[in-house]
Amino acid sequence: MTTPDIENTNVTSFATMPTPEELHKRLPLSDSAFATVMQGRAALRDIIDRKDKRLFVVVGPCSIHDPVAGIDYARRLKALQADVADTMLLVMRVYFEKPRTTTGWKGYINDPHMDDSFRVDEGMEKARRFLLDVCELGLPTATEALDPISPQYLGDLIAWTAIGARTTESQTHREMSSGLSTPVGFKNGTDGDISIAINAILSSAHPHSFLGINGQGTVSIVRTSGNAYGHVVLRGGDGRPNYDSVSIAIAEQALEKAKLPANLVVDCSHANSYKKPELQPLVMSDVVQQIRHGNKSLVGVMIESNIVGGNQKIPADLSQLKYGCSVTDGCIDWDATETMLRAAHAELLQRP
Ligand SMILES: O=C[C@H](O)[C@H](O)COP(=O)(O)O
Ligand SMILES: C=C(OP(=O)(O)O)C(=O)O
Repeated sequence: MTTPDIENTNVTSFATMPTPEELHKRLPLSDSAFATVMQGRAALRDIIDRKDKRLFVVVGPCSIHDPVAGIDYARRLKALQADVADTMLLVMRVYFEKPRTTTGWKGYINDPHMDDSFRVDEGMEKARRFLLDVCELGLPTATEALDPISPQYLGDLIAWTAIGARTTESQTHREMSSGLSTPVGFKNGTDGDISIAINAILSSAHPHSFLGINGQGTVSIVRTSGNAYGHVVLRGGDGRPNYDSVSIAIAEQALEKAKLPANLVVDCSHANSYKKPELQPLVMSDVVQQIRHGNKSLVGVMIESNIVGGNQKIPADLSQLKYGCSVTDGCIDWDATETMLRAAHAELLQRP
């Protein structure tokens, strides 16, 4: 007997996706991309373990919407990488999944054509292509893991993962993080609460069993061993920054109380710069000064940066899109990014 109107009453259709294995076959991990990912992850672990004194810098667009401009950005970052490599590990921010406060464009995977056609199948393939291209340039990548299935498609191309302010408290995201192959940065909540990030680190360090898919796309019980490289990302909240030395000391105390290592990353954007992208260099400079004055817990920073500064609304006529400019949060432009990173490098050469 069929039972119409009892389930999926608000679902309009199901469209089949290629499996992760099929996508991996179409776009296999090359030897050079493999080397970039493995070296990037190892360097990040070494920084977190204090075997490497450098600061890791997750820097790049708020979101990728145009792969041509994205690769143009990646080439610039790659060229800068060699000059600052003594003091900083540059990891490109390659964000494809945007958590929205209410509604809005949810990113390149969800709607790659930016026209509400929602070709997630094409978006996933384009995202994998883009990540491969960046890794083949020799730049490790960082992304926000929002959809718990996406890592099966893309996880082999990622060196660092963020769990966003809106999902750090979510059990699904903590479970997923317990199985991720990268270090994971948990943002404090949008209200500034860091306890949810600390609880996320504790939770994700443990083994979990949960529902997911395997490489063949079969619904599976995923059993994980736990992720030892969870850490807090301070992004400010409730309209207030939390990168100042007092906020850092409070975060360190909270980690100590939870018997967790003191590892902190400062997101220079979002509430830490009052969502004014041009203030990010001030935040970065403050963080670098704290390190120069002996701070030992700051291991990384995040910067939202693009070729052109600011942001733009997605126009109805996509040919009107401004090249290299964010369609989500505002960013600093390339010149400001380069100046800021070179200044931080010069300062960090003097660290104790
Ligand atoms: O960094 C990204 C945004 O701050 C986040 O996705 C929320 O965006 P929204 O408030 O514009 O939806
Ligand atoms: C969504 C983001 O940040 P947050 O989760 O801190 O709002 C982001 O970095 O793109």
